[in-house]
Amino acid sequence: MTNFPFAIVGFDLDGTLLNTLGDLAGAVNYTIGLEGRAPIPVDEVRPLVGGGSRKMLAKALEVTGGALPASRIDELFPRLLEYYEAHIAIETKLYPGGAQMLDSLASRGVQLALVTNKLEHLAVKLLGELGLSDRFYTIIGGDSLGPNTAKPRPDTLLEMRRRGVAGRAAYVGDTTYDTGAARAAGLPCVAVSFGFNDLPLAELGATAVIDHFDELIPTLERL
Ligand SMILES: O=C(O)COP(=O)(O)O
Ligand SMILES: [Mg+2]
Repeated sequence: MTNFPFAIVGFDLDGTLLNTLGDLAGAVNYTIGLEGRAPIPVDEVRPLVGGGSRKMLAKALEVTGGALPASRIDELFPRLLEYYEAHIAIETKLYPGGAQMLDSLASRGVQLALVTNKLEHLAVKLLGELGLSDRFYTIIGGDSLGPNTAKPRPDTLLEMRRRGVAGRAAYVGDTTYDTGAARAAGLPCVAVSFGFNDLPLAELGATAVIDHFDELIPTLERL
């Protein structure tokens, strides 16, 4: 056994472990194009991500000509999911240092979890395509536990703890959905500055902020 202070470390997916921006932008632009809307530059898709892909679609419509009624979003959303599923790992990759950091945590005996607002089947597919599935003892999505359980609700993080070993847990994320869920679940949250931060870093409410995955283990050791 090592003296590492956490038994479980959970990771958010979009904008934290993986840079999914290019493929999310591809899917959202395809979908709003069906409605005659002009594509959104990739960088401007960043602040739309975090609350799940339906929210991303609704916000994308808002900023390209106006909100649409929920009934129309209900029709468009399956098209987005279909397109994204078929183009899920074209540009998506781990942020720098990610693989090494996961190896280092695993070598310290830490259990790794993946807790995302993405739909579970999409998270499972994406991690599988990138060869990352086996690293996680559990993959929990925004829909895994039923309605109204996605972050910033604490439910998915509490479930992560239930499914894992006893001991301290920490969460790593990039948005207020993550810091809010961690706070509600009573866990420290390390925010990554390179993700899809929806507020300035100082306002995210994170326990600590890192600029590179090299900093994660030393940061966790200080918490
Ligand atoms: O799908 C989203 O909007 C967010 O997904 P995440 O929780 O992995 O950041
Ligand atoms: Mg995220």
